[in-house]
Amino acid sequence: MTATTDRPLDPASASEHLRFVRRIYQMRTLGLGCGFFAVAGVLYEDGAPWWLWAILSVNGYLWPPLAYLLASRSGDPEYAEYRNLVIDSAMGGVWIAVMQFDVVPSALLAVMLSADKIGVGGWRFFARTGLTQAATCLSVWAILGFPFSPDSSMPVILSSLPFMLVYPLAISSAAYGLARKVVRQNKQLAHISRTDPLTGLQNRLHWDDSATATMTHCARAGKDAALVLIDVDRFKEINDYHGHLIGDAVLRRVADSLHAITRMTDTASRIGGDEFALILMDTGREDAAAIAERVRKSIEDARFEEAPALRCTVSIGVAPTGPKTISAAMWMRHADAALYRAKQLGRNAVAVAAE
Ligand SMILES: Nc1nc2c(ncn2[C@@H]2O[C@H](COP(=O)(O)OP(=O)(O)OP(=O)(O)O)[C@@H](O)[C@H]2O)c(=O)[nH]1
Repeated sequence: MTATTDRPLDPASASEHLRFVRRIYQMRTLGLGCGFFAVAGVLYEDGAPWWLWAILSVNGYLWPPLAYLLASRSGDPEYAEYRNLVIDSAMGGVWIAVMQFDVVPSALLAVMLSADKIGVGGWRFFARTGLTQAATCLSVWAILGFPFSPDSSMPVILSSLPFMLVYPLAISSAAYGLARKVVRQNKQLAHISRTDPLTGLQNRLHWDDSATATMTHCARAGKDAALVLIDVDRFKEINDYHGHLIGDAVLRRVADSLHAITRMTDTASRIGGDEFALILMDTGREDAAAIAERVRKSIEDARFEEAPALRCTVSIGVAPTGPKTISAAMWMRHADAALYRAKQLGRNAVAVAAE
C-alpha cells in the first residue's frame, strides 16, 4: 500500500490508479450486492428493525458508487481506495456481530473479505484489514451484549448461495485477467529490451545471443552462414555537417535496406552507433559477398528528401563460417578485419575475410 502524497500524480500513474479504482468498484458492486442477501437472510429470520435494513441497503447498494466517487475524485485515488477497502472490512465485522456469528454467512463474509484484501494488498494489508474487522466485530458484539447464535438455517444457507458462488468466480476471473496482463507486458518488455528504438532492428544485446546461437547451429548441422559487418563511412562528418536528425535518417535508411535485402531467416542488428551486422543463414562466401554488394549499392544510391545533396556510403566486411572459425568472438574478429580492409581500400567497398 502506498502512502498519500501532496504531489500531483503524473498522467500515466493517475490513469493506472483510476483503472485500479474502477476494478475495485466492479468487484465491490458484485461482492456487496451478493453479500446483501447473505446478511438479509439472517436479518429476516431475526425480525431485524427497519434501521438495520436501511444500513444494510446503504452498505450493499449505495456504498459501492459512493466509494467509487470518493476514490476517483481524490488527489490520490489509490490511497483513497485502500481506505475504502478498510471500511469494507470494518463493515464486514459489524455484520458478523449483528448476525450473532451465524456460521455460514459469517464465515463467507470473513473469507471473501480476506481473499480480496490479499489479492489487492498482500498479507500485510490483509493483517491490517483483518484487525479492523475484528475490532469492529468485537465492539458491536459488546454493544449488543455478546449474543451468540452460530447455527445456520436452510433459508439462510440458500440466501448465502449467490455470494458463495458468484464472488469467488469473480475474484478468480480478475486474477486471471491480471495474470494475462503480466504475461503480455513481459512479452512487450522482452521485445523492447532487444530492439533498437531508432531503427527497429535487434540491438547489440540480442545480437550477441544470435551470433553464438548461429555458430552453434552451423557447427552441429554442418551448415554455412556468413557474418556481414556494415559501417557508415564518415558518419561523424554527416552528423557534423547535416545535423543529428539527418544522421538518424541515414541510420534508418541503412536499416530499411537491410530489411529489404535480407530474407526472413537472416538476422539484421544495429550493434553500435553507425555499425550494423547481418547474419546470413545457409549462405556461402560468394553469395554473401553478392548480398553485401547489393547493400553497398543500395546505400550509395540512396537519396534524402531533407538533404538532397547528401550522398552516403558504407564499408562492409564479410566473414563466412569455416573450419577455423570456432567461436562467435572469432567470427566477429574475422568480419572486423575484413571491414577494416574495406575502409583501407578507400571506403564504399566490400571485403571478404581470408579463408
Ligand atoms: N545521428 C546519430 N549519430 C550517432 C548515433 N550513434 C552514434 N552516432 C555518431 O556516430 C559517429 C560515429 O563516428 P565514427 O565512429 O568516428 O566513425 P565515422 O565518422 O563513420 O568514420 P569511419 O567509420 O572511419 O568512416 C559519432 O560521431 C557518433 O556521435 C545515433 O544514434 N544517431
